[in-house]
Parts: sequence; C-alpha cells; structure tokens
Amino acid sequence: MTTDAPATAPPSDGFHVFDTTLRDGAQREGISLTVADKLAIARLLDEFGVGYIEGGWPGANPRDTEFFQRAQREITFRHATLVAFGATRKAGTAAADDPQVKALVDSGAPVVTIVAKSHDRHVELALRTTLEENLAMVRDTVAYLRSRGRRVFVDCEHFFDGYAANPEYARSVVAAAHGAGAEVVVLCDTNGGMLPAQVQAVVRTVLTDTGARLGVHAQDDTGCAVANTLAAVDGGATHVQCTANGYGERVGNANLFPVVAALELKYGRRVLPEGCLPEMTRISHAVAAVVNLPPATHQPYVGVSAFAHKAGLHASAIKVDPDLYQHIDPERVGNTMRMLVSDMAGRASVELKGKELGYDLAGDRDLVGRIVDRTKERELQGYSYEAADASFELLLRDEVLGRVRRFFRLESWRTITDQRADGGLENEATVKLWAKGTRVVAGGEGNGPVHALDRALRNGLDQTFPELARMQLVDYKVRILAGTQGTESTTRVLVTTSDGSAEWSTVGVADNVIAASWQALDDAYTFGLLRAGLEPTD
Ligand SMILES: CC(=O)SCCNC(=O)CCNC(=O)[C@H](O)C(C)(C)COP(=O)(O)OP(=O)(O)OC[C@H]1O[C@@H](n2cnc3c(N)ncnc32)[C@H](O)[C@@H]1OP(=O)(O)O
Ligand SMILES: CC(=O)C(=O)O
Repeated sequence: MTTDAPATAPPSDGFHVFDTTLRDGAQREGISLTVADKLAIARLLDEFGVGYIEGGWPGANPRDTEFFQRAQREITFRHATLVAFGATRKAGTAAADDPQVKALVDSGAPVVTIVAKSHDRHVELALRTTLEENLAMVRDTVAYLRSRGRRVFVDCEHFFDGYAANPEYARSVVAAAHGAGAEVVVLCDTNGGMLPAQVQAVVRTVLTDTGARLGVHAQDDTGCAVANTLAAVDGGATHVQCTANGYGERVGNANLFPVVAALELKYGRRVLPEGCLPEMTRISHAVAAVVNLPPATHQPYVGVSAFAHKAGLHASAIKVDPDLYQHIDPERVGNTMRMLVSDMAGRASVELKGKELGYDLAGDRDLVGRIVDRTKERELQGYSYEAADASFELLLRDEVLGRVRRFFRLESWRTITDQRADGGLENEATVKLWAKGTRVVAGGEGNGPVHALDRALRNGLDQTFPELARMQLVDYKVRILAGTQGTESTTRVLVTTSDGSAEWSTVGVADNVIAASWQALDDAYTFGLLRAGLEPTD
C-alpha cells in the first residue's frame, strides 16, 4: 500500500463516506485508544464499508505513527482507503523541510488530509502569519504532497465562521487548495455553531463560485451535526466526514450511522457496498465495546431503544402494520423491533410481547386482559417489566398455565451481618427450601448480605440442578422508589443473569432490599432453568 506512485482517484461521481473516528473521535474526553484498539476499529469500519478511514496524525505521537505502520502490514482493507491527517506546513518553511509534512508522506497512507486555516482572524491570531502566507502554506503543502503521489483532501477549519466574517478570504483558501490539486475541499464547522439552512446556503454558493469538489465536517455543538451534514449534501457536498456513534471533540461529531442511513434510505443514494447497511447496529455496538463506552441506548437507528414501543396505542396500530409507528423496517439497519410491557401497555402490547416470547395469545381476550391488569397492578407496586423481560415472561406463563409452577419453593431465608471490632463485616445467609419434594437447608457467606443469600440458594440447589453452575449474576441495580419516606421507602431490585450465551433480567420489589433481591434471584434462577429446557415439577 505504501507508494510514491500517482494514486488512483475513485470515479468522479463516487460519493465519499469518510470516517474520522480514529482521529477526531479519539479527541473525545474519556476515549483513550491503544494501537490494538485502533486496528480493531479500523477493521470494523472497513467491514461496514466506509470509503475512507482517517487513522490519526502520524508524527504527532508514537501511537499514531505505529498505527499507520501496522495497519498497512496487518489489515487487508476490502473497502476503505487509509488516510493520514496533518496540517499545512509551518509559516516561513518549505513543505519538503517541515518534519510534520514529511511524517505524513512517511506514513505510507495513499491519501492525506491537511487542516488549513480559512478564517482570517485565526490566521492572524493563532498562526500569527499573514493572509497571503497562509494561502502559500495551503498551495505549497498540497502541491508537495501531490508531487509525492498522495491524493489530498483539505479540511478548511472554521470555514463557516470564516465565511461569515470574510467570505472573500474563506473562498480564496478553497480556491488555493483546489488550484494546487486538492481532490476535495472540506468545509468545517469546527466550533459546531451552525444551523442547517446556513450550511446549505454557504455550500451551494462556494460550489458555484469555486467549482471545487466540496465535503463537510460538522461538530455537534448545536445538536445539528447530522442535520448540517445532510444540509451540506443538499447544497452539493459529495464527501461527508463523520465518526462512529458521533464520538469527537467536546460534544462530538456528525454521527456516521444516521448520516449513512439517511443517505441510503431517505435520499436513495448508494454510499455503502451491497449488504453492508444491515451490519450497522452490530458495528456501532462493537465500536462502543472497543472504546469502552456503553452503547447509547437511544441512538437513532442503532440504539436498543430505537425500535422499542411502550405506548399501548402504538402497539395496537403496530399489530396491524409495524410501519404505522416506525419510519423504517429495523432489519434494514440490523436492529429489531421490541415491545415494552409496562403500565402504559394495552392488550395489543401484551399480545405482541407474547408473540415475541413465543406465546400465541391472540384470540383469548380474557387471558390477555388478565395479564394487562396484573401487569398494571404490579407496576403500581413498583415492579418495572420493561427492564425485566424474564420476570414478565414468568408472570405471563403463570397466567397462561392458570397457576404458579416452580422448580423450588421458599420456606424461609435469613441473613446475618456481623460488624467486627476491627471494622470488618461478615455476612451469612441461610435458606430453607423445597425442591423436587425434598426439604433443603443451606448456608452461604458473601461480601454482602445479598451475595451471601445468592450463595446459600445456589449451595442448596446445585446438586438438584447442576444447570445453575453455568449461570452467574452480571448486574445488580437497586432503586429506592418512594424517596420521601427515607429508610422506609420501597426498594426495586433489578438483576441481570447470564448463562454464557444469553442474558436475562428480573425484578423484585419490597420494603426490604434483601427481600426484593430474593424475589429477583428467585425469578432469575427459575427463568434460567426454564431456558435450560427443564420443566418444573411443583
Ligand atoms: C480542528 C481540529 O480538531 S484539528 C486536529 C487537532 N488535533 C490535535 O491537535 C491532536 C494532535 N496534536 C498534537 O499532538 C500537537 O498539538 C502537535 C504535535 C500537532 C503540535 O504540537 P506542538 O508543536 O507542541 O504545538 P502546539 O500544539 O502547542 O501548537 C500547534 C502549532 O501548530 C500551528 N498550527 C495550527 N494550525 C495549523 C495549520 N493549519 N497549519 C500549520 N500550522 C498550524 C499553531 O500555530 C502552533 O504553532 P506554533 O508551535 O508555532 O505556536
Ligand atoms: C478538521 C476538524 O476536525 C475541524 O475543523 O473540526
């Protein structure tokens, strides 16, 4: 991939999806990527089918320099071209003598993006040079990189603010870059303060005035980065710079996923290779896992809540046709529709949820009505079934069967916490249970009373149900529901359990946190045993 030979440009009508997660995305507070992380993200973005991956700023730090060396050795890109980012030469030096520019060539990346000042005030205050010298810096750097066989994109920093202050100068920077051989001149809303109508108008005018191929790079400080990116496309831009999940400096950048989905599904523009769009949800979540941030649940298109329906009225229409309350079929972006059951549910919500869980409730109005009523009663007591699918499934199952069937029944539990004089705490629990007709008494110790209770329960049941060994609690949340009553408040406990191949969530509600935890644990293991294919005997 390393080359000093002339690079081949893509077809002139080829729209560019340019990803800068590894450069601008990494500028987000809280993200710190290793080289291995960057390689993993580059692979994911290539799988997703973006055209360009800006990998970082070679020469600015050893990590980015190493990334370019390793990416070209270790990754066979199927769709993407690797891009190195840097700046125009320093004022008063030749581009060939500027170590920063040399590092861009040495990176071996076939495409280089250079950031250039296009706002006169920035040239004078930040660069501390003349307007004419800045134009020369742009021309020289582009021409030098072209002479070394690189395709060049120029990011005009603060373009829209600069255009508002001095349109003639901002335009002259675009013309200088274009004239020197830049393939795309990217108009940047660096401070993120623009609104869509402004962006569209400026892009359209600059396109007419300069004839340069234009791109857009929008920061999200007004919450309009995606809209501004699409407005630029409306104005004639054919290159969009985005980041996965909108990661980026300050509040972030234009989010790659809604931008690409809008271009493909709303504009009808093919910007990804065939078959890549349905990978979108998986890729978004996988990138979040690598950067070690939780995936945003309410992110458009790819969030777990993007197609989750809670209101009963919505469900009743969705039962007839999902299109009535969804702007697209979620499968087109690899997501799924989900029904949430809560006290806002109606019969249709329960029927659809039942179907999702494998129960055909259609045609039994009384049964569905009983499930709705029971759900609403329990929600009033503090249960929350939208976050506890497994507990809802047990409730539904009990109603369908007309009675409660379980693998084990509680006789009693007890926990003891000892505070020792040396400050240490000891927690013990005892459970008395009935399972398969046998009375079981078991104890357990733990680093808290709930942990001890969980251990006691498992100690009591592990001989009878060896399947429990595969299950473990992966999350435990407590919420106090009636805050005004202080320590007498009702407590809701949500537990998430995993058997290594799936996770499920259960809920318990009681005045006492340990009693609420017991209910959630009871549901968790009951559901797990059902999932393992066992039938309750009791
Ligand atoms: C809008 C954006 O997000 S652009 C991307 C910004 N990304 C980053 O800054 C991350 C990586 N940056 C770095 O590692 C460092 O800032 C480096 C290595 C690039 C430079 O570090 P230093 O040499 O110590 O300089 P420092 O960061 O203090 O200042 C930047 C210098 O670049 C100059 N500069 C800023 N923009 C440009 C430009 N478009 N063209 C040329 N020079 C520029 C500044 O005037 C300043 O020059 P000076 O050193 O003569 O004062
Ligand atoms: C180039 C860039 O990151 C910006 O102008 O915001």
